Amino acid sequence: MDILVLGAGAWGTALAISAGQRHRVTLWARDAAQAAAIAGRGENTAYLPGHRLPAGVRVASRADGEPGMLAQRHDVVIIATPMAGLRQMLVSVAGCTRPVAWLCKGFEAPVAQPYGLLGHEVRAEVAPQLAAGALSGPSFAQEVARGQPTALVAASDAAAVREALVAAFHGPTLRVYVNDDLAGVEVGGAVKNVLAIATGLCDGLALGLNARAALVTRGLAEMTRLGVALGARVDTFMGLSGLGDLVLTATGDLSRNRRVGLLLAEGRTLQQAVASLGHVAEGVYSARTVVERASRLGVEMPIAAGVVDLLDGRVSPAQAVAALMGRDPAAERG
Ligand SMILES: NC(=O)C1=CN([C@@H]2O[C@H](COP(=O)(O)OP(=O)(O)OC[C@H]3O[C@@H](n4cnc5c(N)ncnc54)[C@H](O)[C@@H]3O)[C@@H](O)[C@H]2O)C=CC1
Ligand SMILES: O=C(CO)COP(=O)(O)O
Repeated sequence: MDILVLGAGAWGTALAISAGQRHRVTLWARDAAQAAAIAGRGENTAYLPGHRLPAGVRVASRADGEPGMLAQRHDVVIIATPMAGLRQMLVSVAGCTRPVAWLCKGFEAPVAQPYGLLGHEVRAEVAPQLAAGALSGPSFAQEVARGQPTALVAASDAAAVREALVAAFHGPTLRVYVNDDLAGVEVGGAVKNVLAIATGLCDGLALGLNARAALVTRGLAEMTRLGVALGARVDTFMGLSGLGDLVLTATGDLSRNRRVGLLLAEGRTLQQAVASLGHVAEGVYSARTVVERASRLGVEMPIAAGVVDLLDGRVSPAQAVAALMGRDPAAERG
């Protein structure tokens, strides 16, 4: 199988390494110098150091062709940019007849509306005819690159896309489940990043394991409420892209979003925290849209709202915690 991975950050590179053991993979970097460095060293030292590319992976850049032209020469196309690059990439491959899937987890920054869109909503605007979906689930790039056991979910309303993603990535150490609830899978991936900032903050302030468990559980309820209001199925949130990815990101120190919360708790500014990562932390850019869309739908999301107040500098870490704990007693509901 011929797989095109558009974007050579940590996650695109890790999946290229995994699939490259069995398939021919083209790993495309937008920057020709970055592509040359990866090809020269046989390793993506900027984004995923310490992991060699297998012989099945070929590195490419604009010099080898634009994404739209290359897409048509491959069996499946993976968009591995952050949310900020998704719209442009979808426009580039809009004419492609191959299955396309994105890896990014979040809401796009607002473009035409006062709030941002999920990946499938961006696709509906710019490439409605594309057979497309998302590959999501609990998966730190470094562990996938090392071949440690991981389970993903291939989500699309098109069976051909789900099947292509299984054929491309399912293997001895990577299980790929399928789900036709694309909206649910995307909401899980977007909201867990915001919640991981909250648990990073909680752990950075040494509030204890009880507090973290409460944040994860009540955060899952928030995620589910927003997802259902956006047309998703409840059971999706109990799966890999919901509970699974929430547990991983909220508790795993490899998470960049969790790291933002830890750094804010140490007293760093948001700018300092983001700059020190060297990678994207999508929760920082999606949090406001999560709260904006929830509010338009009449969905209560107090934890996400607390994260936004913190990111916007309206409250200190201690005040964000106090606001959550100071809420009126309530019935436990989903
Ligand atoms: N790293 C991980 O373990 C996982 C990441 N993800 C998601 O995958 C997406 C990408 O994450 P990473 O690869 O980790 O990010 P990263 O920060 O390691 O790399 C981002 C890559 O995208 C490129 N890029 C940035 N903006 C772009 C644009 N506008 N157009 C084209 N290319 C652009 C950068 O040059 C870089 O190569 C994010 O949405 C993230 O939430 C999902 C699962 C796991
Ligand atoms: O999505 C991820 C794991 O599934 C990666 O999370 P971070 O972006 O917080 O590192």
